[in-house]
Amino acid sequence: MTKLTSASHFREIFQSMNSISESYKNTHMIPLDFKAVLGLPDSHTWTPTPDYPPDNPLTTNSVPVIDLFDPNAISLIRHACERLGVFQVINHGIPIDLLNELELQTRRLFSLQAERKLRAVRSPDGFTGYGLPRISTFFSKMMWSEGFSIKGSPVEHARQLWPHDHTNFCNVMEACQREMKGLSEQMIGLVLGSLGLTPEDIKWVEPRTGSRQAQDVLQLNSYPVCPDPSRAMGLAPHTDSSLLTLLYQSNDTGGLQVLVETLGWVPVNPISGAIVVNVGDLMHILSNARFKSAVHRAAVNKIHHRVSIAYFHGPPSDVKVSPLTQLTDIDHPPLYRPVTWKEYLDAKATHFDKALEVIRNNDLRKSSPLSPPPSCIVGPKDEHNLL
Ligand SMILES: O=C(O)CCC(=O)C(=O)O
Ligand SMILES: [Fe+2]
Repeated sequence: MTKLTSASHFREIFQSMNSISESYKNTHMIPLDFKAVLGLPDSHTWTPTPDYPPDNPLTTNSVPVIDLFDPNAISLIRHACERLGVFQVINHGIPIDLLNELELQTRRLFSLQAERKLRAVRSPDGFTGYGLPRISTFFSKMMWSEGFSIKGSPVEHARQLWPHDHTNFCNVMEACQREMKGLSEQMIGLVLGSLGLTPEDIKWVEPRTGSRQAQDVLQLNSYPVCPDPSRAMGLAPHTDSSLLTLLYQSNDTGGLQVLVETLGWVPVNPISGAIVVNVGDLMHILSNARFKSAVHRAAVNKIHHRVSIAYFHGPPSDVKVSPLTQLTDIDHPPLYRPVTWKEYLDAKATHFDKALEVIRNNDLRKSSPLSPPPSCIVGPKDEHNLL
């Protein structure tokens, strides 16, 4: 756990937690009791897409695996961010034993009986705990998955799940938060460093010291075995709103897919010990659209219960993210208006996949949060949000 050194430090962290938590008010709906259903209910049946399953051999190895010890790592990272917005890293320094423990504790949580999981359910206006994927309210069909969100200490919800036995879970999650934070900071340095930026150039968005802390969310995802995977959706297509997302997925079970313009849906195959790095919308803004924020989704399968652990990394609550001045000039004007993470999440809660357009600097369209929402929104648009 972060050592809190003073009351004001604590207040500041608490305030920043509230500020993004407000954007994550969630649905009252609860996940299905997956163990209790035999077939795919109509509520969870999606129209199959022609590109399912994506088994085109040409696309199988499209997402690069980058060894951080490779002397060319920086240029490989830049290329991957420009072309795809996603890559995997190995030799990243997070111990494999910890990743194994993380997967074990995640499986332990999701294999609890439904009634037990519901003890830690996310409250209607809450942000942490057990519940549906955050993007659920944007779609008329339900996804074949469940999640558990952690911001700061997991102890309160863990105690509800395991009144006498939550210490292991909390220790593993907290160790993972520390390691993922370190790796996120390193990756942000490498990703922006690949465009020639120095730590000095980016210290306003990534302060390493002082009381202004980066904001982070740990999201445990579970995709139970599915009776009819081709008509189910694990996690619907979306981009992450973070600067960067780190994702650890089960070794034995693929499911993550990324949309690539020329190729369609491309699998991000699990590799033992590797971590997936996703460029988020805020990084796309910072880079003045040089880097893509990857549209991705998760498929389910008939045989294995898949889990994944996503770590969303964002700037401190008061930081306005805008295209870095080093990347803009008369020929490359800033494409986006400055936004805090909270402001961006609010735009995303209303406009979902059109949120970037809403904050785009565009003389032709005076952007306003009152612009009409996208057609896919089916729920009350002001109550929900997502990462
Ligand atoms: O489970 C996965 O592979 C994807 C998870 C994801 O995209 C998310 O949590 O935002
Ligand atoms: Fe995601």
